[in-house]
Amino acid sequence: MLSLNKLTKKYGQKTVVDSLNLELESGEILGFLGPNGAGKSTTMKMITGFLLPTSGSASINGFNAIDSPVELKRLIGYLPERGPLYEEMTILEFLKFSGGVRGLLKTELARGLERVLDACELSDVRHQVVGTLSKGYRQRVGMAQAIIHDPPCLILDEPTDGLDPNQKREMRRLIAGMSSKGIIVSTHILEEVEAVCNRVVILDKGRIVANETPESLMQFHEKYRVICLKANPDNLLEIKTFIEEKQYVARVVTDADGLNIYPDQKKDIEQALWQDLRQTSWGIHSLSPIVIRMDDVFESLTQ
Ligand SMILES: Nc1ncnc2c1ncn2[C@@H]1O[C@H](COP(=O)(O)OP(=O)(O)OP(=O)(O)O)[C@@H](O)[C@H]1O
Repeated sequence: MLSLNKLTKKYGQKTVVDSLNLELESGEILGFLGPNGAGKSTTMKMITGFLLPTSGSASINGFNAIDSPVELKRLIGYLPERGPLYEEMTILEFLKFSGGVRGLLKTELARGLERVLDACELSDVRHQVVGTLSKGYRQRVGMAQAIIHDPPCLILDEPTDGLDPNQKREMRRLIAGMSSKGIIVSTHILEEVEAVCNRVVILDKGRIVANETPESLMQFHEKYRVICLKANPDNLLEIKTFIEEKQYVARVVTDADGLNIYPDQKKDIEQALWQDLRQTSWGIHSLSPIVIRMDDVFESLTQ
């Protein structure tokens, strides 16, 4: 559906988005991660036609911002990082305006309004002036304008930024509920990616450094599938020698917790280890894979 082809943005000599290639299909919720200044917002602005690329292209179902801006606007919903909302309008007026800009006719607009007021829980405050809204409600209005025309593709730039924990949860539920669309959501919150995304792209200095499912992202970590073994300290040396001889083991490192057993070629060796250790009498206390957190992987890829 969405296709980025060598998408590039330069400011003077500085390349801030560097030849990105990326495909997004319906049903995918793609978490777009990266440190500050990695180029996430710039990429999103180019996808949505708010910024022109220096070279390369971004298109949805073959339509791009230069040749087919009207078609593109119909296919895409965009929640910008600091969305311009018309402060003096009521929510209803603003959403009517947003629907009109997207070319919705009267009946489509009426249907769209009811749908988004309901989905974004804005029905009760529809007559409130935008300028008087709290941050959480402003973000809901931003989301409502992005989906008023029920587009197949959504680009959401830090949708939960500045929201309190309850509002964050609500926003994530809303995003997860639109999972039939193709969605790109940028965030700095890694739990958010684990909660709603089925793919993760990590951008660093304008380049993609990972494009994976959240689970397979873990394999980038040095301790992926490393097993921690705890046993009577008096036996650790003997156990270490025994394990080091196994073909499926790359190396064994002693630390304060016990032994860290690194598998050969990052394979899953837990079962094989249990099998071999069951025949011994060293009194193993526990054998468990080391838990890897996504923020550790993120740090190792973007340092
Ligand atoms: N108009 C501009 N002129 C010059 N440089 C710019 C301009 N807009 C953005 N940049 C630079 O482009 C780089 C990428 O910025 P961008 O806002 O896309 O990053 P980001 O990944 O969204 O960051 P953040 O997570 O902080 O929002 C940054 O170094 C930024 O300073």
